[in-house]
Amino acid sequence: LISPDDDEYDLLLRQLSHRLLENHGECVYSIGESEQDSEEKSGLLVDELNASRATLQSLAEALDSDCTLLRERGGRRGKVEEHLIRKRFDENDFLEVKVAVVGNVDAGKSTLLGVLTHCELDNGRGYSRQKLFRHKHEVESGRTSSIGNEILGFTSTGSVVNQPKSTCNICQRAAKVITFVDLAGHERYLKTTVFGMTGHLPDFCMLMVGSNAGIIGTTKEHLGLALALNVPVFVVVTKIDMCPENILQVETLKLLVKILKSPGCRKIPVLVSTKDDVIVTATNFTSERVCPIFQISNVTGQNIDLLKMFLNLLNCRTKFDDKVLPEFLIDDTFSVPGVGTVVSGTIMKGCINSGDVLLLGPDLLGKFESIQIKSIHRKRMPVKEVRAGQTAAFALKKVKRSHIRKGMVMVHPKSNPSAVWEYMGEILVLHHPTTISSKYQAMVHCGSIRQTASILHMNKDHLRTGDKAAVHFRFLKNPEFIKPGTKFVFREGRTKAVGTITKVRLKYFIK
Ligand SMILES: Nc1nc2c(ncn2[C@@H]2O[C@H](COP(=O)(O)OP(=O)(O)OP(=O)(O)O)[C@@H](O)[C@H]2O)c(=O)[nH]1
Repeated sequence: LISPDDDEYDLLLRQLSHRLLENHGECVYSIGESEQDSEEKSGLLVDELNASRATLQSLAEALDSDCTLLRERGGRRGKVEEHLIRKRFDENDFLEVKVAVVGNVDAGKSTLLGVLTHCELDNGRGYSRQKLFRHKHEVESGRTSSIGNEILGFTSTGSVVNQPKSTCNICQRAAKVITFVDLAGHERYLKTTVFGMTGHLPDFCMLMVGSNAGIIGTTKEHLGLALALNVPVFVVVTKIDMCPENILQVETLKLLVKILKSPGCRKIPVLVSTKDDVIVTATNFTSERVCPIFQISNVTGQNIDLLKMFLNLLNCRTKFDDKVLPEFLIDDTFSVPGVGTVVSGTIMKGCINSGDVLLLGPDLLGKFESIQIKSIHRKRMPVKEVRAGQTAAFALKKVKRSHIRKGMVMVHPKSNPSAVWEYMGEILVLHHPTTISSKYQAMVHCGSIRQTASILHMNKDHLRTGDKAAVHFRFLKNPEFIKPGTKFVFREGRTKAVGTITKVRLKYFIK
């Protein structure tokens, strides 16, 4: 980067462009870092560093991106700098990262979301939480839901877009939007939590723990669910303003670290207390077993800036392909006065344009019907086109809401979709009071599909807590659109198993 000639500059430009494309529009560049085996050479002298930074800024500018210094540190020879390069998205576009928020009742979930998205501290008596409840009813297309969605926007240089007393135009002004899927903490709502974790396809899971209450109630269950579904977890310990130091350190943190390191979790807990910790954990979060732990107060605001910085650096985990035939997973349906039937969900593949004709299904008989997209909303804003990895709401022409179920898909007519009654899955029983055997029935959650299925056969006679098995399932009510490799949860009462679909039963296909 110090003084590239024209060819080298072109190569660097292509390299940066490729990295931006690969990472949904942002990446972190480290300048002055040398290979591990030549540690003595790491770091650049002042002139070299200035020249490298200028080249990087010019490359970023050429790709309509901003280059923001994250941190500098000393190497043996000179300085090393890390920069965030992020595309300047136009008004209608932004990077999207979904974070599921879980934790026991009273851990401070709604309060933290209020503090993060409304930029005002809490009073310890539910002030911030109230703001959220008010906004939950203002959501897109008159939507009310037991799963709340709050958004936090960052500009291309990483500053927070949200402002106190104003929630308008966040997406228009943001280059990156974090959507928090606020899942209920009470055991009674485990159904909702499971749906949120499977159906809303979160990139990350934020597990909240009240420092004075510690690891209680549903905390372990929520952690187990995130681990089983392979969603990377970070922990936020709240209420540190009101917790005696010995309880925080000796009881809550020690136990938390012990659980995270246990053979069942196999995580590497990292207590985040500096900006350096934030950068190291955020940039290694998707690929490694690292589990960052934040200790915050919603009342004094302590360490909220570290958490915001971390959120700014999180990158969408899934690689979505937008060059193939489209596929959209429906996770909710609405009837909007004056608009008609609206479906919301995630675009898993390809691009969808307003006016497109797609196949909607499977219906109760496993059939797909042709429908046309009337209009598209992305985070409450009308858009013409949506791409893989984005969430969207579509208004559909001439379809009754009652004909649509959560878990249905919309796909391109050329993709020739099929629905199946039966599938094979590898399962792990997380908890069961007695034993599971053939003919056992329970609710399957797979993406946004939620349907009772029965066990036809399995490769063991009985299953107990902790057992693994290959199991043949059959849906009871209607066939579903599912694919091998997809994770699912199998639950009934306090029984819970998680698994992966290994095979869909082709001979039972219905076209
Ligand atoms: N002192 C102090 N109080 C807090 C903090 N965070 C939250 N609270 C208070 O704790 C109470 C519970 O917080 P909530 O945000 O409702 O908890 P929750 O996890 O969303 O609970 P559910 O939605 O019922 O699962 C509220 O009265 C908050 O004002 C904090 O960091 N410090």
